[in-house]
Amino acid sequence: MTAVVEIDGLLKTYRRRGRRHRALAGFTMTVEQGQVHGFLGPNGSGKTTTLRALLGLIQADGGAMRMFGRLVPGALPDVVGRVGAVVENPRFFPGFTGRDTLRLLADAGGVPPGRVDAKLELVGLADRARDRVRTYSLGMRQRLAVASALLKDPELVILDEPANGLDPAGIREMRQLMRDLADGGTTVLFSSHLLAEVQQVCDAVTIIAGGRRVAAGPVEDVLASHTEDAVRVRLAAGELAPAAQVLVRAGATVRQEGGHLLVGNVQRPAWVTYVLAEHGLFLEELVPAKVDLESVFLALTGAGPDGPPARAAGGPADRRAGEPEPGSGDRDGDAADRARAEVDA
Ligand SMILES: Nc1ncnc2c1ncn2[C@@H]1O[C@H](COP(=O)(O)OP(=O)(O)OP(=O)(O)O)[C@@H](O)[C@H]1O
Repeated sequence: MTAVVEIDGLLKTYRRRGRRHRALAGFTMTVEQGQVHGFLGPNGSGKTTTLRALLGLIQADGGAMRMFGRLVPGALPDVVGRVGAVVENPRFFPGFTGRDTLRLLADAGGVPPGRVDAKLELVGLADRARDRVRTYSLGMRQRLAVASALLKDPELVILDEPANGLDPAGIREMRQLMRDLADGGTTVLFSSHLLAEVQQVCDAVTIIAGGRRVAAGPVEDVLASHTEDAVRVRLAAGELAPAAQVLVRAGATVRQEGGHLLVGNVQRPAWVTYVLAEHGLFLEELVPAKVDLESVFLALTGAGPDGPPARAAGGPADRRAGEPEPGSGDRDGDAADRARAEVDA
């Protein structure tokens, strides 16, 4: 396979009101040709910073980036014609129609005008093409931006949160569009926090947290490497919240799903029984959980897509004396250590 995007050890520190904030701490990512590649991470983890650096919109402090094998940003003028991107918030003339907007961009980019209607059709805007952009919803502007990125039939499409502002039907269409592009040979790299969508559409993912890569690979591999880790636990309704607290304090990751808990970072299911029983909580059912990307994401980043970190401070110091390490008696390190160790931070 040929790598279309290679990022190695990317560093970026912002200065905010006289203070330094490290956004990327040696981030690494490889996107293979023809993939739909999902770039996942909680808010503020460094996704947009990475994409902006890749496209030369900001300057990184260190590391190396290549597109189509060429070092960027130096070689950007040579490769930019092969890349379509929507990274900044799309801004259009509100008084222009969607079609006029694309015609103008096509003209400026030396693209045959005949392509405009095909792209509008592709993103599902054909029947609004004659309406002014000021009448478009956020989702429609998003689609217009994607259409503009596709005008030059790029080999690589980079989209920052393309599902933003789209309704569920729009998200499905965007997913199908990305799939169709990849099936036609275009490489698609997109960032998202809509994990279920990512899982359905991606060939491969890179997960970022705190400016570092915490997992990467084909979706099945990333899921498989965590499959043994999670169990689904059912308790009496009134005991779910205390049980979640106890398990989080002991180093597990916990998410409540209806009447049960999805407990991650568990190598031995017996550990869950032990920890709960120690606190006078007795489970009614414990089954291995079918792990989805969302639980992997939660375990690796400590954050749900829409919520605060689910893991408590949770290090060994927070554990009661005599309590085993999460998952087994012979594990070293807490959940965060484990997440770090098993990948490549
Ligand atoms: N121009 C800037 N000046 C200062 N800090 C910034 C700037 N841009 C981003 N940051 C900070 O850098 C970190 C990474 O931000 P970035 O936008 O790359 O994250 P993200 O993963 O894209 O987040 P989101 O999913 O919320 O868009 C955050 O802590 C953010 O506050």
